[in-house]
Amino acid sequence: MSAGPDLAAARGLLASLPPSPAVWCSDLRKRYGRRTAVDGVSFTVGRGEVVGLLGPNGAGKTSVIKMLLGLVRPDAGEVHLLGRPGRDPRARERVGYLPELFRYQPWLTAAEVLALHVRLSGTAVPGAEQRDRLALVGLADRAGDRVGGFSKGMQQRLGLAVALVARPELVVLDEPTSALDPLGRADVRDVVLALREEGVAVLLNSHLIGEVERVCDRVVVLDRGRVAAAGTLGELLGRRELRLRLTGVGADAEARLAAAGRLTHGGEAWTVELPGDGEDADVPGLVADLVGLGVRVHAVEPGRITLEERLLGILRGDRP
Ligand SMILES: Nc1ncnc2c1ncn2[C@@H]1O[C@H](COP(=O)(O)OP(=O)(O)OP(=O)(O)O)[C@@H](O)[C@H]1O
Repeated sequence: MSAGPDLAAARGLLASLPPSPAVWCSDLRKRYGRRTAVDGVSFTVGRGEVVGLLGPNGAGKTSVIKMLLGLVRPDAGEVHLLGRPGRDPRARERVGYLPELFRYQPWLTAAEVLALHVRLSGTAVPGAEQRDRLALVGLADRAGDRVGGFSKGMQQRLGLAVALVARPELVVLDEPTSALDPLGRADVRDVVLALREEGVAVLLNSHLIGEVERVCDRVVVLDRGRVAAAGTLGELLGRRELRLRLTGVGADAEARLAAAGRLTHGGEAWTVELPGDGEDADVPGLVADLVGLGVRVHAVEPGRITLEERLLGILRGDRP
């Protein structure tokens, strides 16, 4: 049979398509007895994207994560991980997971725990690479110590190394910093940013909103089992703005302010909505021009609503 050229053409076509998302889930539903935990949740995590899952206690975040990973059977809905149906065990081969409640074999050393998970994953990861993962989470000098003697924070760091050790393409972190001190939290932030650099997708469930705001490209907000909001930080938080306190503003100065962005003011308080994401705004140039036009500049403050303020608004049902 001469199926060769057709097959090659089909493979070529497939290879030219964009890669399937790291996570794709549609209309996930889960009830526990009479309680609805998850009520029609759909979202995606793109390859190399860092997505934060936010929401109040009991919103359904951990239930969603467990359904994605096949640890809880959904009542309805579909999951695809890295282009394979979630039911397919091969879908999970390239997924790293740090559970919310973690405990590792207390009689093993940190290095042995990693080696065990490498064997379970079926991926060949050389010893040096495993040690690198321990170093990445700050446990290089504890590799030979038994986990039973580790503090909670050290166990959570080990859990992060376990999630990362088998060269995952998707990492799911359920409250990865709950036991960590501020320095540890900063370390996890760096790890997540490094993963994104490597093109690894990350789904991050955290109550630490500042942490989510710093590392996530996109956010999915769950409330009472449903997606209450989803979008990039820019979409959810709106534009950056510049808040100024000015006196002596004449027509020329007002025109100069309006040229910098959409302008509103009340008394001495002026607000300029910066175009785009506001990163390129020439604030010193604006201030110098205003001073040149005889304006007295009492205060200049960059501003944007924080994710925390926005999240509270979403959960209270405010319109954006
Ligand atoms: N195994 C279970 N049996 C019964 N009810 C459950 C079970 N797991 C979760 N639930 C219920 O499902 C709802 C969602 O819980 P879930 O743990 O998914 O929320 P969460 O958003 O992760 O909360 P938290 O931020 O407090 O960790 C809650 O009402 C919870 O009581």
